[in-house]
Amino acid sequence: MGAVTADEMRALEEAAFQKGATAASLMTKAGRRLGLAIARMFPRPGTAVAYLGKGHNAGDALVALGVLRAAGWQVVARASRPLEECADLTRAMFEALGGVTVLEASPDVVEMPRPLVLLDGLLGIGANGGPRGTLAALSREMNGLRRTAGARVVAVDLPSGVDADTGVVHPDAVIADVTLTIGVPKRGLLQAAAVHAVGALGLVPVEELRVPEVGDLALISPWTLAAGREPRPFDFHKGRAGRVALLAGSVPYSGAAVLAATGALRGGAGLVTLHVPVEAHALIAAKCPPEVMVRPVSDPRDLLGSRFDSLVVGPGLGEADGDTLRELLEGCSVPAVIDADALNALAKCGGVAGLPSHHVLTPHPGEFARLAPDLTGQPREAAARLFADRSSPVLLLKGARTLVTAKGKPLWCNSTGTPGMATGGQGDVLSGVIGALLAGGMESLDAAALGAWLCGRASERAIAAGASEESLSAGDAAAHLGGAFRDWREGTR
Ligand SMILES: NC(=O)C1=CN([C@@H]2O[C@H](COP(=O)(O)OP(=O)(O)OC[C@H]3O[C@@H](n4cnc5c(N)ncnc54)[C@H](OP(=O)(O)O)[C@@H]3O)[C@@H](O)[C@H]2O)[C@@H](O)CC1
Ligand SMILES: [K+]
Repeated sequence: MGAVTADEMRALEEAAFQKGATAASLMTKAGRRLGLAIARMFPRPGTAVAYLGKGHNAGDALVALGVLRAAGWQVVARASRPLEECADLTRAMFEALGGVTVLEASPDVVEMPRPLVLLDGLLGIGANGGPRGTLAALSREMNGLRRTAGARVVAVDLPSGVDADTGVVHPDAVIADVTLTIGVPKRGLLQAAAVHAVGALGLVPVEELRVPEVGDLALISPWTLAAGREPRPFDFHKGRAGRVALLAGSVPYSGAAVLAATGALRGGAGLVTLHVPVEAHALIAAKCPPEVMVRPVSDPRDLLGSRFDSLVVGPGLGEADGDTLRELLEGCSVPAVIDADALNALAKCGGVAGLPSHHVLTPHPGEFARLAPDLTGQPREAAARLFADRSSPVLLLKGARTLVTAKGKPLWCNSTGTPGMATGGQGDVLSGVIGALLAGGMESLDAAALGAWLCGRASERAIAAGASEESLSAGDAAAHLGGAFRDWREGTR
């Protein structure tokens, strides 16, 4: 599934009408699923305030409000104008809901049950520029409650004031924690300029909308990427789950190796062997989970004589010799994840462009700048595409909206994650998870995309389970990978 402009979205809607769908049936389905997604996101019911514009975006928010009320939430509305002036269908949804109070002033949040969730139903794809007049005032009110009263903002379809096509964020745009987009991702939501306003992204499926095949831009979500959905056959065994070999760790960076090995274990590997420098062996072996086999290695090239189904090279490796690593990676007939210090070492001696195409590079922005100094200053998306066009391996460029791409492939944008992931060790876990998916036989691009989604989702789950954005650690996130796999299979995020 690709991403669409607002005009393309309206054409899809029109085509659905031609086939017998009605605006009311689409709105009811979208709004119900929106409400269910919000209820899943917040484990205990609190208060939901729907902020209403005059178009159908507000209608979606009202249907969702009904679902939340049935799930035990206290619900109220805040309207930009008298309901009689709204679109007919939106007014009908309000009347069908019955008995919802429309607040005349900013909600008095002190006595409201928490969590406090604000639904942004001010503007959807019918928006023409940023919010004006009363809508601008309501947008500022939502942003204020988010900043100062712990409210969480869920944008319906798109945050009001974010351009659906370009991602330009207008002054007075709503800043969302989560955007739940209806039917098909809008192109603007995937632009780097919009990431801070869009937040985490979810897709609300609407089967009546005949969605386009993947184009040049796509969202990583259970509805858009087929990989990894099938359950394991009952006669599965650890040989099929696959062997992951890691070359990681050093005396100063022992924890990175342990986290990467943990990621491989929790990512589904059948066997995990961690190869570490001789002098770091005792230290790392003492910290590793008992399921991980820790082996000393004096020359990385020795690994070429071992049997494994995927390789992870780099986390915590410290200063490494790029030429030796290149020999290992060029000679490696199975896919490898190349991360952290391995990327830095390779950047110093010839780069990574010619490495085999089944390998996966996982740089953060600093490592990417060392791999491709000539692309510094380019927008992230353009830099990722240019880099992929001239390199063989798959690229996973980390960031608040992690990007995954390869030569001739679409730019896949991740939909999960939280600002809590801005902490050391998350990348190490990710490299191990991707290694495990590769060892299980997944295609390299799919493994990179799914790995990014799973790690983002595991962090979201750790926060929902009680961590905060400040307290979240990479180890907490790894402990929630199980729930993340379930969400992927069930399509419940
Ligand atoms: N597509 C689909 O398949 C489905 C779509 N669905 C939903 O419908 C949504 C689109 O609904 P929509 O077309 O009614 O537009 P929406 O954005 O709610 O309101 C626009 C109104 O706001 C006004 N206005 C515009 N700009 C403004 C501004 N800057 N500042 C202030 N006011 C402004 C403008 O009025 P005007 O100013 O022109 O008088 C206009 O009338 C879509 O996002 C999704 O949520 C689902 O229900 C089911 C499937
Ligand atoms: K909205």
